[in-house]
Amino acid sequence: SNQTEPHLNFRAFVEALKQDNDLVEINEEIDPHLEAGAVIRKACETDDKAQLFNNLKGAHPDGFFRILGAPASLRHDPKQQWGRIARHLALPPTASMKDILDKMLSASHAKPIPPRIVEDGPVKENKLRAGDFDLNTLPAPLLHQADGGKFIQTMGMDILQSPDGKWTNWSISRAMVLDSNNLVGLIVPTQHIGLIHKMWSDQGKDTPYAIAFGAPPAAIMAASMPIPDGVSEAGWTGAISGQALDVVKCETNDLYVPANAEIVFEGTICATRREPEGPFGEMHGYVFPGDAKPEPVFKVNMITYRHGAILPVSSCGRITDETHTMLGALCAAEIGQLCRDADIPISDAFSPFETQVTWVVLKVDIKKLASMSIGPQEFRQKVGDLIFLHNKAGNVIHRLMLVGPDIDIYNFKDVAYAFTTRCRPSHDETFYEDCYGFNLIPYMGHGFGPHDRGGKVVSDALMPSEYKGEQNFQQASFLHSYPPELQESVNARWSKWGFRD
Ligand SMILES: Cc1cc2c3c(c1C)C(C)(C)C[C@@H](O)N3c1c(nc(O)[nH]c1=O)N2C[C@H](O)[C@H](O)[C@H](O)COP(=O)(O)O
Ligand SMILES: [K+]
Ligand SMILES: [Mn+2]
Repeated sequence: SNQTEPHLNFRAFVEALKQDNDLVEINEEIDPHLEAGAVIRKACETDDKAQLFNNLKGAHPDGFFRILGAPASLRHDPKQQWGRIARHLALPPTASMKDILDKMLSASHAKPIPPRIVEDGPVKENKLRAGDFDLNTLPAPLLHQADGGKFIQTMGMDILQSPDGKWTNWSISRAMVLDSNNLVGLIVPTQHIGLIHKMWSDQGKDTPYAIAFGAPPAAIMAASMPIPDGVSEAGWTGAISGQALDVVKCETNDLYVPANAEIVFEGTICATRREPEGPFGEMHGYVFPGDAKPEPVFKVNMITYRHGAILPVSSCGRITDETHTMLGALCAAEIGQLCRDADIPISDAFSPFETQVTWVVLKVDIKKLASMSIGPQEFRQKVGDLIFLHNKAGNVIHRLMLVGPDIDIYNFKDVAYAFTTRCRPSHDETFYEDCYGFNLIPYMGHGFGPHDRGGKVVSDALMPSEYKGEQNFQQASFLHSYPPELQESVNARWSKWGFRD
C-alpha cells in the first residue's frame, strides 16, 4: 500500500498546503537560472506562501521536474506561524514550535518502528539508467547568483548505510551538479554522512548512497535532526508517526528508499575523487564568491521518479527558511534533550532565528537548579562541556544562553531583554577556544581567528536569586506587574475604549 497521509506522503503534503491556502501555483514559465531562487528567497524573507513551479524552463517533455519552494518555512498568519512545519508531523496548523519539537523528541526514548519493505511504489513509475540522462539538461536551480553551481540537492534525503548494514542514516547535505553524471557535495567529517563515508573509504570502497527528493515530510524532519550516532532515522520516523514507513529497494544497490518519494538518485560517493564544491548561499545569510573547496564526487547511476515529479528546494540565506526552522530548531531540541539526559534541568530549548541559528537559548528549571546547590561558574561549565565538547549536536552552535522561567524563548524580544540586562559580559560567561568550531559561520571560516576551532561561549542570564530557585525581581511589564484579575478586566474593556484589538 502506499501511505497517503500528508506527513507520510510528499504529494499529499503539497495537496494539504493547497487546502490550507498556503501554496502559490505558478504555471507561467519560470527560469531555474536564478528566477525560481529569487521567488523562493523573497517568499522566505516575507513569510509568504510555499511556491509550486509547474512550468520550469528546460523541464523534460514529460514535465520532469517541477519545484516546490520553501517546504518548511513560516506562515504569515501569527496564529499558524509554524503551520507548514506542523503539517510534516500531522500536528494541527496552530501547533506551537514547542509542540513540534516535543513531537520530534517523543521518539528519544520510544521503541523505534523500522520501515516496512514493499515491492513497488510511485517512485518507480519512471526509470532513467546511466546513459538515459544528462544532469546538465535537468532544470536544476541556480539559487544565488554567486553560487558555484546548480544546487539540485537542498531538501533531498541522503541515505547511507554502514558497511556492516547495522546503521542506515538519513540526513540532508547539500550537493550541486558537477557534470552529466556526477554531483559534488559538502561532506562534513563529523556529520553522520561523513562518518559512514569514511567507513567505506577506509576499506578502499566507494560509498553506496541514494538521495530521496520529496521524501515523506516526517522523514525529512528526522533527516534534519542530529539524533544519536548509530540510530537509524527510519525507526525514529516510525516512532513519531506511529507506523512503519513503506520503503522499496533501489535498482542499483541494496539501499531502501521511501516508496512514494518524488525522485530518487542512486549512486556511489567516490572514495577518493574530489572536485571544487560551492560556494553556496548558506544558512547564516552569506555567500563568498569564488570560495569553492574540494569535496567528494557523487556518481549518479540511476534516476527514478514518479509522474509529475516535484523537487523540493530550500533557497536558504537570510531568515527564515528550512535551515532555521528545521536545522536550527531540531538541533536546539536535541541539545535540550541531551541536557535533561545528563540531569541538567533544561525545560525547553530553541535557536532564535534572529541569531541565524548560531545561538541556542536554554530555559532552566530554577527550582531543580536550586536543589543542585551549584554555582554559576560550575553550572556554565557543566552545560558547555556537555554540549560543546561531548556532542555533535552542539557543533553548529556558538552561544548557549541560560534563562529563567519568565522568558519566552520563542520570542527574541524576551531573549534580548534577558541577555542585555541579566548577563554581565565576561563575568557571567564561560568561553571555549579548544572545541569544534563551525566554519560556515562567517566570523569563523572567513574571520580573523582559527577557522575550525573555538569561538564558543556559555552566557548565563540567570540572576543570583535564581540559583536559589527564586526571582527577587519582577518585570516592569503589563504581564508581570499587575494582578491577573486587573489584567483581565483591562483586556476585557480594551477595544471598547477604542484601543486596537
Ligand atoms: C534542513 C537542512 C539541513 C542542512 C542543510 C540544508 C537544509 C535545508 C541545506 C539547505 C542543504 C543547506 C546545508 O547547509 N545543509 C547541510 C546540513 N548539514 C551538513 O552536514 N551539510 C549541509 O550541506 N544540514 C544540517 C543537517 O541535515 C543536520 O545537521 C542533520 O542532523 C544531519 O544528520 P545526521 O548527520 O545527524 O544524521
Ligand atoms: K539526521
Ligand atoms: Mn544520524
